[in-house]
Amino acid sequence: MSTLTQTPTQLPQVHLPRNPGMALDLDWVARVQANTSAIERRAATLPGRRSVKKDYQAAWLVKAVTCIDLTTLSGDDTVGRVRRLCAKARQPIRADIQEALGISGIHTGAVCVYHDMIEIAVQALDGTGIPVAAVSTGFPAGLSPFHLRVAEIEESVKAGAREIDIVISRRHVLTQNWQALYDEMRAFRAACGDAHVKAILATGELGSLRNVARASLICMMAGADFIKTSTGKESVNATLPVSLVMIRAIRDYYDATGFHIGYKPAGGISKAKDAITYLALMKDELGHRWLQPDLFRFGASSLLNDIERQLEHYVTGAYSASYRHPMG
Ligand SMILES: O=C[C@H](O)COP(=O)(O)O
Repeated sequence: MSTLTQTPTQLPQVHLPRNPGMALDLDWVARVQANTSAIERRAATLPGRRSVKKDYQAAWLVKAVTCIDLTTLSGDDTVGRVRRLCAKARQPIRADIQEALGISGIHTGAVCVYHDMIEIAVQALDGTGIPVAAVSTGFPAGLSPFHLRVAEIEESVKAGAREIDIVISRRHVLTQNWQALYDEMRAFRAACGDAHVKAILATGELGSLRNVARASLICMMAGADFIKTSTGKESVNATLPVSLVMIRAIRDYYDATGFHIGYKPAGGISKAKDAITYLALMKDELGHRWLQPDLFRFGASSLLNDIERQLEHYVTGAYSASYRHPMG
C-alpha cells in the first residue's frame, strides 16, 4: 500500500456560472427520444467496464466521499442523530485511515436533511464550509398546496439551507403537461434565490425513459442547477439506465447552452463498487470536470459506511464489521 499522491480536494475547482434557464422550447422537447433497449443494453455493460484496483480504487473512493450528500430523511430523525451525521460529514474517514492514505481535510459534499433539522445541521457544520441541503416542496410526494411548497423553500433558505432539493409534480410528466412542469420548476428556482436547486424527478414514477429525458430537459430549461433521480422513497430509485438518460440530457443541454448542470443519483446506492461505476459513467459521458462536488453528488445514507470499510481494508488488509463505521 502506498499513500495517495493526488487527493480530490487538491484538484483546482473553477467557479462556474449558474444556469439561468431559458424559454421553454417545446420543439426541442418533442425531438427528445430514448431508445430503451439500447440504453438498457449499454447500462448492463457499465458495472464490468472499469476494474480499478488498489491505489486507483482507493483514490476513486476518496473522490466519491467528497461527492456524497450525507443524508438522513427519516420520520424518527432526532437532534442527536443529525449532530452525529454532521460530525461524520466533517470527518468522513477515520483519522488513522486518512493518515495511512496520506490525506487530510476530506469532507462530504453536503449534509441533506428535512426542513426541521436545518438549523441543527447548520450549527453543527459551522466553520466547515459544508453546505446543508434541505428537501422541500412537500417531499417526497410533492402534493401539498403549491403556495405552501413555495413557502417551504423560502423558509428553508431562511433557516440556512444553501441547497434545496425540490420534488417535481410527477403528474405533469405523466400527462405531458410540459408548460405546467416548466412553470412549477421556474417558481421553485425563483423561491430558492441564491441557494442552488436540485430537481428531483422521482424517475421510478415517470413511466418511461423518454419521460425521464424530457422532464430532465424541462427542469434544466427552467433553471435547475442539478437534476436528481429520486427521493429514495420510490419503489425504484437510482438506476444506471435512468442515469445514462439524465447524464446525456445534461450533455445535450451543455452543448446547446454552455451551462454545466450537476447530476445526483439518489436512493439505494450503498456499495463502494457501485459508487465507482457511477463515477466512471460520469467521466466517460461528461468528462473529468463533472467529477467535482459542484457538479456531482451521491444522495446516500449508508454508502459512506461501505466506502470507509473498503478504505480500511485497503490500508490494513482486513475488513471490520460495519457497525464500526456508524453514520448517525
Ligand atoms: O436523497 C437521498 C436518499 O433519500 C438516500 O437514500 P438511501 O437511504 O437509499 O441511501
